[in-house]
Amino acid sequence: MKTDAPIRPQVSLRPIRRGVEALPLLLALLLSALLWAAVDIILAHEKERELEHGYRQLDYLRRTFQEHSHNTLTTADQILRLLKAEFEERPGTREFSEFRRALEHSSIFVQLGVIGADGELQWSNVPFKQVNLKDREHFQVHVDRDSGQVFISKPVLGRASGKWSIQLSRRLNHRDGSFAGVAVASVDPQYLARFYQDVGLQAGTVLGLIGHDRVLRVRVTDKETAIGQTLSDGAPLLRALHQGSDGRFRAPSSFDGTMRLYSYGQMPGLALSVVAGFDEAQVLAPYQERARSYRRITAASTAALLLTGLLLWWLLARLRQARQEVEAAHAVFSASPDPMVMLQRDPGGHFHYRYFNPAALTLAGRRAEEMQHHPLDQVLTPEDALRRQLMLEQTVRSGQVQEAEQTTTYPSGERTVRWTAVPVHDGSDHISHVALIGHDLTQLREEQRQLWLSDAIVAQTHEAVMVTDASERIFRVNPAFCLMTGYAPEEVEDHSPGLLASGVHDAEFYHHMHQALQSRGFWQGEVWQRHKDGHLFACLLDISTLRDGEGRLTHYVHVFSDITEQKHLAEQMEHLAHFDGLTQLPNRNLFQDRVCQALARAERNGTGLALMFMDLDGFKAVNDSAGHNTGDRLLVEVARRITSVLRKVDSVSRQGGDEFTVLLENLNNGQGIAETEEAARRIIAAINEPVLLDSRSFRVGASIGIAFYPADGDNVELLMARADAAMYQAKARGKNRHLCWTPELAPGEA
Ligand SMILES: Nc1nc2c(ncn2[C@@H]2O[C@H](COP(=O)(O)OP(=O)(O)OP(=O)(O)O)[C@@H](O)[C@H]2O)c(=O)[nH]1
Repeated sequence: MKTDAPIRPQVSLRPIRRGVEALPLLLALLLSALLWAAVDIILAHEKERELEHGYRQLDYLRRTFQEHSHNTLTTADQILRLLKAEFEERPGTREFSEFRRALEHSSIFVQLGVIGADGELQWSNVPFKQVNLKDREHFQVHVDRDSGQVFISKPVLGRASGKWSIQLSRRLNHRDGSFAGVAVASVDPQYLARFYQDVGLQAGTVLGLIGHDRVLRVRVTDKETAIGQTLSDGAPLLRALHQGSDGRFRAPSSFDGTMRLYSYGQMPGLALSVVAGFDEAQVLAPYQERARSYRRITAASTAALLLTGLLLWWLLARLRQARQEVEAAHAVFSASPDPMVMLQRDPGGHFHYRYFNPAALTLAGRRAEEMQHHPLDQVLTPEDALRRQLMLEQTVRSGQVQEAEQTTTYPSGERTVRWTAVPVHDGSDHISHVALIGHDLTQLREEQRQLWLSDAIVAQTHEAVMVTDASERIFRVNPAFCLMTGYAPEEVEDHSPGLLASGVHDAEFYHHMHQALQSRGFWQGEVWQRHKDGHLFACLLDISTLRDGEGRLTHYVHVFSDITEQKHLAEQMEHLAHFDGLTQLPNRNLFQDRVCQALARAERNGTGLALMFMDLDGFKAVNDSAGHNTGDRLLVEVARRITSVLRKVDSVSRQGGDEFTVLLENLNNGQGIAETEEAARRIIAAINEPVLLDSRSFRVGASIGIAFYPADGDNVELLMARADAAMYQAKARGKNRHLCWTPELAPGEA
């Protein structure tokens, strides 16, 4: 069945391109990388902000410390200036009691004193022992010249006070400007630090006051206060001071190795700089905390993204695999020679064609648009649609696979199809579709019908049928075979046909039979077979070979009929045609054949032969007196007697009625006549003997005419005619005698 439009698959699938499934993962990786980059940028910015914030606080602290230190030191210097003024305005004064009183409760000053030009401590606000300070730097710097500047010394351990102090000193002059000594104020460096220690510095914070001589006047941390430490040449602070009077830098501490942020600045008017430092780790601690949070969140987001990517990858891979499986199933669906249909069930319980393969369209003889979404009764006849509906309903009701063979009328004709209905669930218990898979049995059923017919014919036929396989083992026989051979099917199955061999035919016979089968594919002939009970019977046997589609010989089919009866009948007919039914002697025809053959032989061999024509004398009287049957019996006896007195090689025949003929062969030319006449006499004598029939004696005679070859003729007609003529002459001459033909008898031939 051809459809008008080309048949297209009812489901079309767009293939998923290879590698697409990796895209979500790649996207997730890219997003993760971008996220991390963004977080890094944000964190870097936050770090900058945090550092800037730290530096600002540091600047503030440094300026505060600087201000405090500067105030302290300038206060001390002012006291020194006052003392210097007092000393120089009132030379010789050795008591500065107002200074002593003023400084009585000062926590800044360790000591205020005046050192004479000889270096001896002349006055101090605190009790002191006589001590010479000539060697001290804060004394020495003023001896040679008056700089007019206050000198701030490195921290020294006071010889008088026994305390660490920084010496601020100014030169004292006589009125003439010559060196008169040095006013010195010892400031407690702890004073500079104490306030910050009392307030409490943040861990890791450092404050320092450093002279241009690289010596730290004081260094305060949250834990301790150090005095008099000297910075090494390569110290970062020195490098920074070298570059500018104030600024910021970041470096590991020369003392404890801690990485710090530093702010430094020059103390105005003093050869001192102030530095403040924060432990970078402390400054960045909030940032680090936030950074950890950000990174934790980013890591979690990355993990979520990657997991999502992996999940999508897995899902897409599964989808591709499922797609491939669907495509494979679809290829099978499309290429299947069996019709496949998916019917959708509507809420009303009616079924509509949803999907179908080309084979289904071919079967229905419809175009796709004539089936798609159409109900059953628009595609099938009402009766067929109803039967199909019932089958589908049964499938839905039972939830089980149903099978049914249905003969349906399609536009192309009736088709017998075995349908398998499979319920299809919609993901729940509800059966939304039913798949129908068909197998067209029309041809099979027709073949089965033909086979059944063939079987019936074979079973009914009167001819025996025997089928053997290629190895000539019997596997099928019909009832006629059993009847003909006496064997039951199970007695011959798996046996060789040789069990029917009669032994009549030699190996050559069977060899020719096989040759004919191999070359022509069939053989026909008469065969003698052996019945199960042992008797032989003749068959007309037809053997045909069967071959499969590839030409391989698969079977031999033997069909044979029992022709024993026919053979006997033919033999009888043959006999009747050539022999006399009463006496069983050859009849006229056979005798004439034999004479012809004998003439040919005689001619070849140069021998002679004699032909006798004999008619009984007085036979009619037997018939008349004793009846025809008795006459028959007498004729039989006469025939026996004639035969008995002749040689085996001589031929005797009955021509009909009471006429007989005799053929004598191989006669010597010299003695042929005598031999023949002697034979004629023996015949007559034998016939003359009385015949006892039913207790009655009968006597008949015989008149015999003889013709010789080659003397009297060279053909059967002539010889017969002349022998007959001689026989008539013998009758005429008194009967019961023989007479040879002579030319004188010729006029009688006419
Ligand atoms: N019983 C019997 N008689 C036959 C048969 N055929 C012919 N006859 C009879 O044989 C007889 C032959 O006749 P004839 O030859 O004239 O009788 P015949 O008595 O021998 O006479 P002649 O030949 O003159 O001696 C006839 O009576 C035929 O009816 C036969 O098959 N059986």
